[in-house]
Amino acid sequence: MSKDLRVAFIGAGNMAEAMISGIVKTGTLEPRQVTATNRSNADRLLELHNEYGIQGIMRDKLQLSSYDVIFLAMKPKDAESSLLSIKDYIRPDQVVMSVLAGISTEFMEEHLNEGQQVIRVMPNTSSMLRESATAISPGQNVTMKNVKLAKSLLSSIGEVYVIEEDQMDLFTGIAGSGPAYFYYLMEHIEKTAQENGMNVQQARDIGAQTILGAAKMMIERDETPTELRQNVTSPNGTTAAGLNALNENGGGTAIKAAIEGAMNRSKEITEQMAKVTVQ
Ligand SMILES: NC(=O)C1=CN([C@@H]2O[C@H](COP(=O)(O)OP(=O)(O)OC[C@H]3O[C@@H](n4cnc5c(N)ncnc54)[C@H](O)[C@@H]3O)[C@@H](O)[C@H]2O)C=CC1
Ligand SMILES: O=C(O)[C@@H]1CCC=N1
Repeated sequence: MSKDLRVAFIGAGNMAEAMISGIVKTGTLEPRQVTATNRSNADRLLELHNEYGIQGIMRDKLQLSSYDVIFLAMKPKDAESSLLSIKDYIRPDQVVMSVLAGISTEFMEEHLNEGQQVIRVMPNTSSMLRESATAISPGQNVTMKNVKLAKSLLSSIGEVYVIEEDQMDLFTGIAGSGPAYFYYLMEHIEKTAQENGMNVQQARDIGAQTILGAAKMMIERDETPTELRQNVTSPNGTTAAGLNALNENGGGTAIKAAIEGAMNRSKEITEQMAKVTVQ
Protein backbone atom coordinates (compact mmCIF):
# COMPACT_ATOMS: atom_id res chain seq x y z
CA MET A 1 0.00 0.00 0.00
CA SER A 2 1.32 3.45 -0.93
CA LYS A 3 2.91 5.36 1.92
CA ASP A 4 1.27 8.48 0.47
CA LEU A 5 -2.28 7.14 0.66
CA ARG A 6 -4.45 9.06 3.09
CA VAL A 7 -7.72 7.80 4.49
CA ALA A 8 -10.35 9.69 6.49
CA PHE A 9 -13.20 8.22 8.49
CA ILE A 10 -16.20 10.50 8.91
CA GLY A 11 -17.92 8.95 11.91
CA ALA A 12 -15.80 7.52 14.69
CA GLY A 13 -18.00 4.90 16.30
CA ASN A 14 -17.77 1.12 16.71
CA MET A 15 -17.47 0.24 13.04
CA ALA A 16 -14.89 2.92 12.26
CA GLU A 17 -12.80 1.77 15.22
CA ALA A 18 -12.98 -1.89 14.20
CA MET A 19 -11.73 -0.99 10.72
CA ILE A 20 -9.06 1.39 11.97
CA SER A 21 -7.80 -1.27 14.34
CA GLY A 22 -7.45 -3.83 11.55
CA ILE A 23 -5.91 -1.42 9.07
CA VAL A 24 -3.36 0.05 11.48
CA LYS A 25 -2.45 -3.07 13.43
CA THR A 26 -1.65 -5.00 10.25
CA GLY A 27 0.65 -2.17 9.23
CA THR A 28 -1.39 -1.79 6.03
CA LEU A 29 -1.38 1.93 6.70
CA GLU A 30 0.75 3.83 9.15
CA PRO A 31 -1.24 5.67 11.81
CA ARG A 32 -0.22 9.01 10.27
CA GLN A 33 -2.09 8.01 7.09
CA VAL A 34 -5.41 7.64 8.91
CA THR A 35 -7.69 10.36 10.27
CA ALA A 36 -10.98 9.99 12.11
CA THR A 37 -13.55 12.66 12.67
CA ASN A 38 -16.96 13.04 14.27
CA ARG A 39 -19.35 15.88 14.84
CA SER A 40 -18.50 16.92 18.38
CA ASN A 41 -16.98 14.22 20.57
CA ALA A 42 -13.35 15.31 21.08
CA ASP A 43 -12.83 12.75 23.88
CA ARG A 44 -13.66 9.93 21.49
CA LEU A 45 -11.15 11.22 18.93
CA LEU A 46 -8.49 11.44 21.63
CA GLU A 47 -9.29 7.88 22.68
CA LEU A 48 -8.75 6.65 19.10
CA HIS A 49 -5.54 8.67 18.83
CA ASN A 50 -4.21 7.19 22.07
CA GLU A 51 -5.15 3.64 21.13
CA TYR A 52 -4.09 3.56 17.45
CA GLY A 53 -1.88 6.62 16.97
CA ILE A 54 -4.15 7.98 14.23
CA GLN A 55 -5.12 11.61 13.92
CA GLY A 56 -8.42 12.76 15.38
CA ILE A 57 -9.70 15.97 13.81
CA MET A 58 -13.01 17.70 14.46
CA ARG A 59 -15.29 17.60 11.43
CA ASP A 60 -15.22 21.34 10.79
CA LYS A 61 -11.39 21.28 10.71
CA LEU A 62 -11.08 18.33 8.33
CA GLN A 63 -9.43 19.23 5.00
CA LEU A 64 -11.32 16.80 2.79
CA SER A 65 -9.17 17.48 -0.27
CA SER A 66 -6.16 15.87 1.46
CA TYR A 67 -7.60 12.34 1.45
CA ASP A 68 -7.60 9.70 -1.27
CA VAL A 69 -10.29 7.65 0.43
CA ILE A 70 -13.15 9.03 2.50
CA PHE A 71 -15.00 6.41 4.53
CA LEU A 72 -18.51 7.32 5.63
CA ALA A 73 -19.15 5.60 8.97
CA MET A 74 -22.02 7.50 10.54
CA LYS A 75 -25.58 6.18 11.00
CA PRO A 76 -27.66 5.81 7.83
CA LYS A 77 -30.04 8.58 8.96
CA ASP A 78 -27.11 11.02 8.77
CA ALA A 79 -26.14 9.96 5.23
CA GLU A 80 -27.89 12.73 3.37
CA SER A 81 -26.52 15.62 5.42
CA SER A 82 -23.04 14.07 5.40
CA LEU A 83 -22.98 13.55 1.64
CA LEU A 84 -24.18 17.10 1.03
CA SER A 85 -21.58 18.41 3.46
CA ILE A 86 -18.69 16.80 1.54
CA LYS A 87 -20.10 17.17 -1.98
CA ASP A 88 -18.38 20.40 -3.00
CA TYR A 89 -15.12 19.77 -1.15
CA ILE A 90 -14.04 16.58 -2.90
CA ARG A 91 -12.63 15.92 -6.36
CA PRO A 92 -13.73 13.19 -8.79
CA ASP A 93 -10.44 11.31 -8.29
CA GLN A 94 -11.17 10.85 -4.58
CA VAL A 95 -13.23 7.82 -3.68
CA VAL A 96 -16.05 7.78 -1.12
CA MET A 97 -16.50 4.38 0.53
CA SER A 98 -19.64 4.04 2.63
CA VAL A 99 -20.19 1.32 5.22
CA LEU A 100 -23.74 2.52 5.94
CA ALA A 101 -26.41 -0.20 5.92
CA GLY A 102 -29.07 0.37 3.28
CA ILE A 103 -27.40 3.35 1.61
CA SER A 104 -27.15 2.57 -2.09
CA THR A 105 -24.47 3.70 -4.52
CA GLU A 106 -27.29 5.39 -6.45
CA PHE A 107 -28.25 7.42 -3.37
CA MET A 108 -24.62 8.42 -2.84
CA GLU A 109 -24.12 9.35 -6.48
CA GLU A 110 -27.31 11.42 -6.50
CA HIS A 111 -26.17 13.39 -3.47
CA LEU A 112 -22.64 14.00 -4.71
CA ASN A 113 -21.39 15.80 -7.81
CA GLU A 114 -21.67 14.07 -11.15
CA GLY A 115 -18.95 11.53 -11.85
CA GLN A 116 -18.00 11.10 -8.19
CA GLN A 117 -16.47 7.73 -7.41
CA VAL A 118 -18.30 5.78 -4.70
CA ILE A 119 -18.09 2.25 -3.36
CA ARG A 120 -20.63 0.63 -1.03
CA VAL A 121 -18.89 -1.48 1.59
CA MET A 122 -20.38 -3.84 4.18
CA PRO A 123 -17.82 -4.96 6.77
CA ASN A 124 -18.47 -6.39 10.21
CA THR A 125 -16.97 -5.69 13.61
CA SER A 126 -14.63 -8.70 13.35
CA SER A 127 -12.54 -6.21 11.32
CA MET A 128 -10.97 -5.49 14.69
CA LEU A 129 -9.24 -8.89 14.55
CA ARG A 130 -8.89 -8.92 10.76
CA GLU A 131 -11.62 -11.55 10.46
CA SER A 132 -14.34 -9.52 8.76
CA ALA A 133 -16.38 -10.86 5.87
CA THR A 134 -16.58 -7.65 3.85
CA ALA A 135 -18.55 -7.05 0.65
CA ILE A 136 -17.97 -4.26 -1.82
CA SER A 137 -20.18 -3.02 -4.65
CA PRO A 138 -18.60 -0.34 -6.83
CA GLY A 139 -20.67 2.60 -8.08
CA GLN A 140 -20.88 3.42 -11.78
CA ASN A 141 -18.03 5.96 -11.93
CA VAL A 142 -15.38 4.13 -9.98
CA THR A 143 -12.11 3.24 -11.71
CA MET A 144 -10.61 -0.28 -11.69
CA LYS A 145 -7.65 1.22 -9.86
CA ASN A 146 -9.90 2.29 -6.99
CA VAL A 147 -11.74 -1.06 -6.92
CA LYS A 148 -8.31 -2.70 -6.54
CA LEU A 149 -7.42 -0.18 -3.85
CA ALA A 150 -10.64 -0.97 -1.96
CA LYS A 151 -9.93 -4.70 -2.22
CA SER A 152 -6.39 -4.43 -0.94
CA LEU A 153 -7.23 -1.93 1.80
CA LEU A 154 -10.17 -3.99 3.02
CA SER A 155 -8.33 -7.28 2.77
CA SER A 156 -6.31 -6.02 5.73
CA ILE A 157 -9.47 -6.43 7.84
CA GLY A 158 -10.48 -9.87 6.54
CA GLU A 159 -11.93 -11.52 3.44
CA VAL A 160 -13.32 -9.30 0.68
CA TYR A 161 -16.13 -10.27 -1.71
CA VAL A 162 -17.09 -8.16 -4.73
CA ILE A 163 -20.85 -8.61 -5.09
CA GLU A 164 -23.71 -7.24 -7.17
CA GLU A 165 -25.38 -4.45 -5.26
CA ASP A 166 -28.76 -6.22 -5.33
CA GLN A 167 -27.17 -8.83 -3.00
CA MET A 168 -25.98 -6.24 -0.50
CA ASP A 169 -29.10 -6.38 1.73
CA LEU A 170 -28.79 -10.15 1.97
CA PHE A 171 -25.05 -9.88 2.63
CA THR A 172 -25.85 -7.40 5.41
CA GLY A 173 -28.32 -9.90 6.92
CA ILE A 174 -25.74 -12.70 6.84
CA ALA A 175 -22.42 -11.01 7.51
CA GLY A 176 -22.82 -7.37 8.53
CA SER A 177 -25.27 -8.23 11.29
CA GLY A 178 -24.09 -11.84 11.54
CA PRO A 179 -21.62 -11.58 14.42
CA ALA A 180 -24.51 -10.52 16.65
CA TYR A 181 -26.32 -13.82 16.02
CA PHE A 182 -23.30 -15.76 17.26
CA TYR A 183 -22.96 -13.51 20.31
CA TYR A 184 -26.65 -14.11 21.00
CA LEU A 185 -26.09 -17.86 20.64
CA MET A 186 -23.20 -17.55 23.06
CA GLU A 187 -25.28 -15.61 25.59
CA HIS A 188 -27.71 -18.53 25.60
CA ILE A 189 -24.91 -21.09 25.84
CA GLU A 190 -23.56 -19.24 28.88
CA LYS A 191 -26.98 -18.92 30.50
CA THR A 192 -27.74 -22.60 30.02
CA ALA A 193 -24.30 -23.66 31.27
CA GLN A 194 -24.67 -21.46 34.33
CA GLU A 195 -28.13 -22.87 35.09
CA ASN A 196 -26.55 -26.31 34.96
CA GLY A 197 -23.71 -25.45 37.33
CA MET A 198 -20.78 -24.30 35.16
CA ASN A 199 -19.07 -20.97 35.69
CA VAL A 200 -19.63 -18.36 33.01
CA GLN A 201 -16.00 -17.87 32.00
CA GLN A 202 -15.43 -21.57 31.48
CA ALA A 203 -18.68 -21.84 29.50
CA ARG A 204 -17.57 -18.87 27.36
CA ASP A 205 -14.18 -20.41 26.59
CA ILE A 206 -15.72 -23.76 25.74
CA GLY A 207 -18.51 -22.25 23.64
CA ALA A 208 -16.16 -19.92 21.74
CA GLN A 209 -13.70 -22.73 20.98
CA THR A 210 -16.60 -24.85 19.74
CA ILE A 211 -17.84 -22.09 17.40
CA LEU A 212 -14.27 -21.41 16.21
CA GLY A 213 -13.63 -25.11 15.55
CA ALA A 214 -16.85 -25.49 13.58
CA ALA A 215 -16.08 -22.34 11.53
CA LYS A 216 -12.58 -23.64 10.71
CA MET A 217 -13.97 -27.04 9.71
CA MET A 218 -16.34 -25.33 7.28
CA ILE A 219 -13.56 -23.19 5.83
CA GLU A 220 -10.75 -25.73 5.70
CA ARG A 221 -12.44 -29.09 5.07
CA ASP A 222 -13.88 -30.13 1.74
CA GLU A 223 -17.19 -31.21 3.26
CA THR A 224 -20.59 -29.52 3.26
CA PRO A 225 -22.16 -28.30 6.51
CA THR A 226 -24.68 -31.13 6.15
CA GLU A 227 -21.89 -33.74 5.94
CA LEU A 228 -20.08 -32.16 8.86
CA ARG A 229 -23.29 -32.16 10.91
CA GLN A 230 -23.93 -35.80 10.04
CA ASN A 231 -20.40 -36.70 11.18
CA VAL A 232 -21.21 -35.34 14.64
CA THR A 233 -24.56 -37.06 14.86
CA SER A 234 -24.55 -40.66 16.09
CA PRO A 235 -27.81 -42.55 15.65
CA ASN A 236 -29.91 -42.11 18.77
CA GLY A 237 -27.03 -40.23 20.37
CA THR A 238 -26.71 -36.92 22.17
CA THR A 239 -26.42 -34.72 19.05
CA ALA A 240 -29.55 -36.23 17.54
CA ALA A 241 -31.38 -35.34 20.75
CA GLY A 242 -29.96 -31.78 20.65
CA LEU A 243 -30.83 -31.28 16.97
CA ASN A 244 -34.34 -32.63 17.48
CA ALA A 245 -34.87 -30.11 20.25
CA LEU A 246 -33.47 -27.36 18.01
CA ASN A 247 -35.87 -28.30 15.20
CA GLU A 248 -38.86 -28.70 17.51
CA ASN A 249 -38.16 -25.26 18.92
CA GLY A 250 -37.95 -23.61 15.50
CA GLY A 251 -34.13 -23.26 15.31
CA GLY A 252 -33.99 -23.22 11.50
CA THR A 253 -36.99 -20.94 11.21
CA ALA A 254 -35.45 -18.54 13.69
CA ILE A 255 -32.15 -18.37 11.74
CA LYS A 256 -34.02 -17.68 8.49
CA ALA A 257 -36.15 -15.03 10.23
CA ALA A 258 -33.05 -13.32 11.65
CA ILE A 259 -31.27 -13.10 8.28
CA GLU A 260 -34.41 -11.97 6.48
CA GLY A 261 -35.31 -9.54 9.26
CA ALA A 262 -31.95 -7.80 8.90
CA MET A 263 -32.11 -8.00 5.09
CA ASN A 264 -35.59 -6.46 5.03
CA ARG A 265 -34.54 -3.67 7.39
CA SER A 266 -31.65 -2.87 5.03
CA LYS A 267 -34.13 -2.68 2.12
CA GLU A 268 -36.45 -0.55 4.22
CA ILE A 269 -33.63 1.94 4.92
CA THR A 270 -32.98 2.17 1.16
CA GLU A 271 -36.69 2.83 0.53
CA GLN A 272 -36.93 5.42 3.29
CA MET A 273 -33.86 7.20 1.98
CA ALA A 274 -35.24 7.19 -1.57
CA LYS A 275 -37.99 9.49 -0.29
CA VAL A 276 -35.36 12.05 0.71
CA THR A 277 -35.38 14.85 -1.87
CA VAL A 278 -32.10 15.78 -3.50
CA GLN A 279 -31.38 19.45 -2.79
N1 LIG B 1 -21.65 -1.76 14.03
C1 LIG B 1 -21.59 -2.68 13.08
O1 LIG B 1 -21.44 -3.88 13.33
C2 LIG B 1 -21.69 -2.27 11.65
C3 LIG B 1 -22.07 -1.01 11.29
N2 LIG B 1 -22.17 -0.66 9.98
C4 LIG B 1 -22.58 0.71 9.63
O2 LIG B 1 -21.64 1.57 10.20
C5 LIG B 1 -22.26 2.81 10.51
C6 LIG B 1 -21.85 3.24 11.89
O3 LIG B 1 -22.27 2.27 12.82
P1 LIG B 1 -21.63 2.23 14.28
O4 LIG B 1 -20.18 2.52 14.21
O5 LIG B 1 -22.10 1.00 14.89
O6 LIG B 1 -22.37 3.51 14.93
P2 LIG B 1 -21.89 4.45 16.12
O7 LIG B 1 -23.09 5.12 16.64
O8 LIG B 1 -21.00 3.69 17.05
O9 LIG B 1 -20.99 5.55 15.37
C7 LIG B 1 -21.49 6.57 14.56
C8 LIG B 1 -20.47 7.70 14.54
O10 LIG B 1 -20.84 8.67 13.57
C9 LIG B 1 -20.65 9.97 14.12
N3 LIG B 1 -21.46 10.89 13.32
C10 LIG B 1 -22.79 10.93 13.17
N4 LIG B 1 -23.12 11.88 12.29
C11 LIG B 1 -21.98 12.43 11.84
C12 LIG B 1 -21.67 13.45 10.92
N5 LIG B 1 -22.61 14.10 10.26
N6 LIG B 1 -20.36 13.75 10.72
C13 LIG B 1 -19.40 13.10 11.37
N7 LIG B 1 -19.63 12.11 12.26
C14 LIG B 1 -20.92 11.80 12.50
C15 LIG B 1 -21.03 9.79 15.58
O11 LIG B 1 -20.50 10.84 16.35
C16 LIG B 1 -20.34 8.45 15.86
O12 LIG B 1 -18.97 8.66 16.07
C17 LIG B 1 -23.76 2.60 10.36
O13 LIG B 1 -24.21 3.29 9.22
C18 LIG B 1 -23.93 1.11 10.19
O14 LIG B 1 -24.96 0.80 9.28
C19 LIG B 1 -21.85 -1.52 8.97
C20 LIG B 1 -21.45 -2.78 9.26
C21 LIG B 1 -21.39 -3.29 10.60
O1 LIG C 1 -27.25 -2.93 12.97
C1 LIG C 1 -26.93 -2.25 11.98
O2 LIG C 1 -27.77 -1.57 11.38
C2 LIG C 1 -25.51 -2.29 11.50
C3 LIG C 1 -25.40 -2.70 10.05
C4 LIG C 1 -24.83 -4.08 10.06
C5 LIG C 1 -24.45 -4.30 11.44
N1 LIG C 1 -24.76 -3.30 12.21
